Amino acid sequence: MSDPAPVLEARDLMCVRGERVVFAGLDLTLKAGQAVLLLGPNGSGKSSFLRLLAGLLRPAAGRLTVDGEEVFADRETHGRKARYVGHLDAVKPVLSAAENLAFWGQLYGLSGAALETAVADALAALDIARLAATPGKMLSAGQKRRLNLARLLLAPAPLWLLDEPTTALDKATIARFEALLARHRADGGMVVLSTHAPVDLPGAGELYMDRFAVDPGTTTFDLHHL
Ligand SMILES: Nc1ncnc2c1ncn2[C@@H]1O[C@H](COP(=O)(O)OP(=O)(O)OP(=O)(O)O)[C@@H](O)[C@H]1O
Repeated sequence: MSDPAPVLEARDLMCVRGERVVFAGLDLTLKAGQAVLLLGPNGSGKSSFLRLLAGLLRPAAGRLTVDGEEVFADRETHGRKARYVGHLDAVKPVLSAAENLAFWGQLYGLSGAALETAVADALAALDIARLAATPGKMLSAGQKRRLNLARLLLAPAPLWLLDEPTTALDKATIARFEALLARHRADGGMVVLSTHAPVDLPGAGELYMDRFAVDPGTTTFDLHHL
């Protein structure tokens, strides 16, 4: 069988936040079924890189493509390929757990019976079916996290972008989530995951973000004048 083509490609990527260069010269290639762990100390740019990959931040320089298409050029198309779960839980407090998921499912293009089934299946997969009618404001930290991760399962998308996804999860749920990651990859999906805690992602690459750090004193102005 021939080697699968790269799906996600980052070339010589630079990220600027405020006036500061967070990282530069970052290269990454990911193919179907592959995963990469983003590692590095606080502030090294893991969340920033995930936001670039999600199309929420524009690269200051370099090229970032999925299936050969620039991530930032057509964010609607990119939105169908990527699911981003940030480290802050996006749970609407007055909506129930099921209504929260239905809200996201509609954004992913689901409706009617397909939406209902997808919501029920996603709640069950994260073992929170019994919380379907509970308002978001009454969920614990770990329950909110489970609800956010359930979003990944509503409608298939090849690229999962996960910012510290296991924070607040109990041991059994971490194991359940690791099994979902394995299934996603077995189906040809890709995972980019930032973490400070061990996560079982067999064969995953490791990207140490601090290797691409630029001296904190360096501004974009300085770089333009090198
Ligand atoms: N909204 C923002 N505006 C300006 N600078 C920001 C913003 N968010 C983050 N930064 C800066 O970008 C740099 C990288 O932050 P980022 O959150 O990507 O790091 P991280 O590796 O995810 O950190 P942590 O391990 O603490 O989650 C930091 O220096 C931070 O101060």
